[in-house]
Amino acid sequence: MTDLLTVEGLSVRFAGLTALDAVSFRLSEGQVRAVIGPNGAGKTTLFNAISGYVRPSAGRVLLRGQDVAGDSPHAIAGHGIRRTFQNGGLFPALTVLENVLTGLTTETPGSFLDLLFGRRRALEAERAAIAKARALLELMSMGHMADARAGSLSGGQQRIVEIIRTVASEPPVLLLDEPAVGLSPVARAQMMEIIARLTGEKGVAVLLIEHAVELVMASADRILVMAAGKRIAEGTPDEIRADRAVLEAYLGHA
Ligand SMILES: Nc1ncnc2c1ncn2[C@@H]1O[C@H](COP(=O)(O)OP(=O)(O)OP(=O)(O)O)[C@@H](O)[C@H]1O
Repeated sequence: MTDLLTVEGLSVRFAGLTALDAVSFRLSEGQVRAVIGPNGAGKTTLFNAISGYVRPSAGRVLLRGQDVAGDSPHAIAGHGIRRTFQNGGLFPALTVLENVLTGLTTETPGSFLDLLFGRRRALEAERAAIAKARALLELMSMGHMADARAGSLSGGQQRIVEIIRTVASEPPVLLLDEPAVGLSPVARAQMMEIIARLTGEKGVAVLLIEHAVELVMASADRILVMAAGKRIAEGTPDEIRADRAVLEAYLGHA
């Protein structure tokens, strides 16, 4: 499998505090890697450093070999690393379909012919975007909600729509920040199904921060365990379950 994302020695310092301390890992196509660890472990800081929301003090973030560390969030999203937030902002007054459409970027016409036929092309592009957005909603079992206002959905449904919006642009790498928080068991199962489809059918590489242990164990191929900014363990769910350092980090005794 090809490595899509390689994180090497990534560090973030905030005024004397090392929130992220030389963390390294790899993520390949179609793989789910969970990042777990107690509060303050540095999980969010890791996401922020990868996606450009905080500037790393050291290290590299390679997307298909190209270092994007230190680029702006907009540039990094443009390179193909997209993320969701814990309280991701959908537009509540827009419909579900319209929200998903905001995640689809239309290409700007470039050539002379494009300028001549720009309007027709723009209409075609819009039609294609709507068809794609509807297909994605169907794929994720949300087709029946397409015309509902986003603000009228439950929290769990809104999170699913946010993920659909984020994946609409077909990013190779998706960073999901606690996608299951506050979800009912049924919605959690649906979320796991969605993650499995994205990786299995679309080859998306997923980095997942998640506290719900059963979701992590069932959906992750590999797990990175952090504590106090450092990587303390790395392995498959079975290896992590049996790891002493992990138990100690969680139970708080040596
Ligand atoms: N902008 C900031 N300025 C100063 N310190 C920060 C900043 N952001 C995070 N920190 C600190 O960095 C450390 C790691 O925080 P981070 O939010 O990454 O942990 P986390 O693993 O995501 O925790 P949680 O599970 O509670 O979300 C904490 O000690 C936190 O207080």
